[in-house]
Amino acid sequence: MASGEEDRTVEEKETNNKKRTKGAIATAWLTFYNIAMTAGWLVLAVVMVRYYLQKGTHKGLYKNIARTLKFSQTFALLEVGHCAIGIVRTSVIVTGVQVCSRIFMVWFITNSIRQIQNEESVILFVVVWTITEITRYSFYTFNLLNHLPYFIKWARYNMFIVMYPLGVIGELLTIHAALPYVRRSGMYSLRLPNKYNVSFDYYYFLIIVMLSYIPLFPQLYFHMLRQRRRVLHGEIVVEKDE
Ligand SMILES: CCCCCCCCCCCCC[C@@H](O)CC(=O)SCCNC(=O)CCNC(=O)[C@H](O)C(C)(C)COP(=O)(O)OP(=O)(O)OC[C@H]1O[C@@H](n2cnc3c(N)ncnc32)[C@H](O)[C@@H]1OP(=O)(O)O
Repeated sequence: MASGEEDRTVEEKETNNKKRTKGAIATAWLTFYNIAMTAGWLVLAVVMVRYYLQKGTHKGLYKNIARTLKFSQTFALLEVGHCAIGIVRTSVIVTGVQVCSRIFMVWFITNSIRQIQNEESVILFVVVWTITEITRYSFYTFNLLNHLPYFIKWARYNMFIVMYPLGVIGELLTIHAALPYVRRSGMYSLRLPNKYNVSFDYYYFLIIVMLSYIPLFPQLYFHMLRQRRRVLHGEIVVEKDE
C-alpha cells in the first residue's frame, strides 16, 4: 500500500473513532437527560392527580406544582443547546420558539401573577404539557435504547394533533386572564420620564405575544405534521431551515 493511502486510512480511522466517542457520550447524556425529564413530568402528573383526588378541586393546585413545573420546563432550555451543537437532528429555531414560549408562560405569566394561578386555563395547559412531555421524553428514551414500543411512537406522533391546539387555547386564555392585572399593576413596565428615556408597556407586549401565535403556531404544528409523515409513513420531508 502506498504511504499516502496508509496515512489516509489512519486519518479516517481516527476520525471514525472520534465520531464514535462523541456519539457514545452524546447518547449517554441524552439518555440521562430524557430519563430525568420523563421523571420530572411524571412527578408533576402524580402530584396533580393526588391533589385532585384529595381536595376535589383544582384551586390551590398551582402552588403545589409550581416548583416542579418551573424546574422541568426551564431545563428544557438545554434542548436548544442540543440542537445548536448538533447532537439531535432538530431545528434550533423550532425548538427555540417552542421552549422560549413555554418558559415565558411559566415565569413571566403564571408564576408572576398570583391572581391567575387558579384559572382553569392554567390547569388546561399544564395537564396538556404534562401528558405531551411524558410521551415525548419516553419516546426519545426508548428510541435511544433501541427498544421503542409502537404505542409510544404512535402516541408521540398522533396526540399532538389534539394536544397542541388545546395547549395553545390554555396558554392564550391564561395570558388573556392576566391582562387586567398587568394593566392595573403596571408590572414589568417602564413609564416616561425615566433616566433611560425608554418606555415599555408589558400590557401591550402581552397583546403582541398573543398575536404572534397566529404566524408562529401553524409553523410548529406543520413541522410536527411533517415529522409525523416522516416517522409513521416513511416519507422524505425537506425542512426549509435545515
Ligand atoms: C419571549 C416571548 C415569547 C413569545 C412566544 C410567541 C408564541 C409562539 C407560539 C408558540 C406556541 C407554542 C404552544 C405550545 O407551548 C403548546 C404545547 O406545547 S401544547 C402540548 C402539545 N405539544 C406538542 O405536542 C409539542 C410538539 N412539539 C415538539 O415536540 C417539540 O417541541 C418540537 C421542537 C416541535 C419537536 O420537534 P422535533 O423536530 O424535535 O421532532 P422529533 O421529536 O421528531 O425529533 C427530531 C429528531 O431529533 C431527535 N431528538 C430530538 N430531541 C431529542 C432528545 N431530547 N433526545 C434524543 N433525541 C432527540 C429525535 O429522536 C429525532 O431523531 P431522528 O430524526 O433521528 O428520528
